[in-house]
Amino acid sequence: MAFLELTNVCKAFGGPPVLSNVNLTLERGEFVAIVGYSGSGKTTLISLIAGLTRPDTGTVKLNDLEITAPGPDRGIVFQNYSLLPWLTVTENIALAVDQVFPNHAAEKRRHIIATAIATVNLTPARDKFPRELSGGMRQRVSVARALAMDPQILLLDEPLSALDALTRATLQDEFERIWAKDKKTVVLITNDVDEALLLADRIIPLTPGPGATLGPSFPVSLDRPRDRKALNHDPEFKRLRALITNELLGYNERRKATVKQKLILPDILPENLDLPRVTRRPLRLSEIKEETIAVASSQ
Ligand SMILES: Nc1ncnc2c1ncn2[C@@H]1O[C@H](COP(=O)(O)OP(=O)(O)OP(=O)(O)O)[C@@H](O)[C@H]1O
Repeated sequence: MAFLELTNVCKAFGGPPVLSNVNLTLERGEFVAIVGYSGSGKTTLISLIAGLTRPDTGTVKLNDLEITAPGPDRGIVFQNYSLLPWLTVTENIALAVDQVFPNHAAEKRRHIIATAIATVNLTPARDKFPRELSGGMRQRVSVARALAMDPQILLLDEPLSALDALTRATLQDEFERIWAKDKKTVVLITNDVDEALLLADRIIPLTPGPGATLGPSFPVSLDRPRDRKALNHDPEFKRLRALITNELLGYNERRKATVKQKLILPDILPENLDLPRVTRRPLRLSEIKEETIAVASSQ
């Protein structure tokens, strides 16, 4: 039995389907990255796993139980931090911990919060407000909040895409370290193939929408911990990067090739460019009505 299982999942929002027949199985402890173009349906997919939205058809199961609503067994980190600005780092995390572990003694809850903050190297900033933190630090708070709930699975929805390249690289290394320590099951959504190769055990491309679905899995057997500098010269890294990038580019080519509708533009040629242009005074409303009636009655 798979730990996380999506079976024939389809989802639309009143228009053409965003996702069609998505099938995915994940083992416990696996780190899977889903890569895809912007707007292909990646957030929709993670929202279905988070229980924030329900599939139209098909099922999403965690530990063989159907996911019907959000729950503390799934920790989510979004791109936009989603911290409460009037609470400090500690208070933001405490809010989640108090909700998930209401029966824990206060001392135990304080320990959970302090450990989560230390895990993301934010102890010196624990009493700061979000506005006093950099983007990277805010995202660390979101990660600490998700980790503090001790979820069974971490859902990371493009958590680093709003950050500059250097901060992004630092946080990627932190994700790798945190994952190596806890071996949590992780689904990472990203549009960065290099990031996926640095972090994941398996990479799955999402085809472009409408009707996006998951492509073939690419297992990543690169040794851990992965050193980004060394990886750039690793033949297996280069092979996988080329393979996955080509798969994604191929989707785009096929999508272009399937646009069949050809627009026929009106073929209008002027009869005489030397004639003076006749411009007409704009009609008044009463005149428009009169013209409309005259045209209708003449037909
Ligand atoms: N609640 C909603 N109501 C209507 N349409 C939606 C809703 N959520 C998503 N969509 C549509 O579904 C499609 C996929 O959106 P989604 O946010 O899942 O893509 P994405 O791959 O995460 O994009 P990005 O990488 O730009 O964040 C888009 O066309 C979007 O407009």
